[in-house]
Amino acid sequence: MNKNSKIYVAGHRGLVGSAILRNLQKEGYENLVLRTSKELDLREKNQVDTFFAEERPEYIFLAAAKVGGIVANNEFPADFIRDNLLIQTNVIDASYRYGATKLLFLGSTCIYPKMAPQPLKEEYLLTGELEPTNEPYAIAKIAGIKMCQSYNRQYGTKYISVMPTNLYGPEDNFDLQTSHVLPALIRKFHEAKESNLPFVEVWGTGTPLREFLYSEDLADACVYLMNNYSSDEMVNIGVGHDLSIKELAEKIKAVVGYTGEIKFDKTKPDGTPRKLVDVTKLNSLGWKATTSMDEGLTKAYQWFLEN
Ligand SMILES: NC(=O)C1=CN([C@@H]2O[C@H](COP(=O)(O)OP(=O)(O)OC[C@H]3O[C@@H](n4cnc5c(N)ncnc54)[C@H](OP(=O)(O)O)[C@@H]3O)[C@@H](O)[C@H]2O)C=CC1
Ligand SMILES: C[C@H]1O[C@H](OP(=O)(O)OP(=O)(O)OC[C@H]2O[C@@H](n3cnc4c(=O)[nH]c(N)nc43)[C@H](O)[C@@H]2O)[C@@H](O)[C@@H](O)C1=O
Repeated sequence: MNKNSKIYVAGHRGLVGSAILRNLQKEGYENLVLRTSKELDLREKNQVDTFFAEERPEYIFLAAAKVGGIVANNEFPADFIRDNLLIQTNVIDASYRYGATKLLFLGSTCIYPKMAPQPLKEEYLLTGELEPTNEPYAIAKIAGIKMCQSYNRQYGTKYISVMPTNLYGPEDNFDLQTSHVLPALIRKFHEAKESNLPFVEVWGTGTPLREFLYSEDLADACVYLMNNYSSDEMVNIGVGHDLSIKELAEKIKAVVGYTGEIKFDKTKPDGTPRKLVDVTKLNSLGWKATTSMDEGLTKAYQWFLEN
């Protein structure tokens, strides 16, 4: 990308899109195209075509998606598979038809089989059954990866796909019904502290292992790969180590300064037992995460307090 290349960040108000936007602005990219979902509903092909015909973006970061935590995915599977298939199909196809130079597609580590060996290598895709709580979402994401590869093969496009691990940071979703675990726990411990509640309820058994990447590190990796990577093969993005949900809850409890108890609600699903990504490929491409969990959590809690 040149500093004056026309760059469309789809989903620029979300956790990932807003971090990519801040990164591009900080790096001096000045020709950025942005639309909210109200201004441009990416599920609507006609709206997407009109937008691409008018703006003709050269580079596209596809960070617009229907996103949610374990319970939202489990309760609204039709919304997750439909919206994601529509958004990604419309944007990937219009990027080809309106001559975009390059597109970066954001997948997720839930595309890997539930019981795949750990750490998850890119080649484990489609080698086993998926985690049932997010299978429809994962299938939409797998379709996105295959669509990028197929367009590259048949039409000679330059589409790349990245698979980030669980993310957190500014502009995260803190709605307790639909959010991911990390923002949910920040809010739960904060509210329990403010109201002097005796305990905080954490979903599931606390034993699942998860890896967490700060959204600004992810954004840096995405911009780096857009500039330095061109291959059909997807790339995992993570930190290379994980912790249990119980350990995460204890860390967040300490950051917030809550002194009550933690209780586990075992009626809620645990989901995948573990999904630690192998970051060998990413590291060999010359990129490594830099924000530690302690630093990221402190920043995320600060953002929550200010916003
Ligand atoms: N959060 C996570 O832990 C992870 C996320 N990812 C991936 O990163 C990407 C971004 O996720 P994240 O930032 O967390 O999600 P958010 O929910 O924070 O943001 C999603 C963005 O998508 C936009 N959007 C949603 N529906 C539409 C639509 N119909 N038309 C146009 N825009 C729409 C929203 O725009 P608006 O604000 O204008 O409504 C919003 O800004 C997704 O592909 C997700 O799969 C991957 C791994 C982990
Ligand atoms: C990014 C990724 O995100 C999702 O997969 P997930 O990692 O299972 O998501 P999660 O963050 O919601 O939960 C992680 C773990 O944490 C436990 N947990 C405890 N207490 C709360 C809690 O209060 N809220 C939530 N949401 N989870 C909680 C929860 O029970 C689970 O064991 C998919 O949407 C998938 O599609 C996807 O891509």
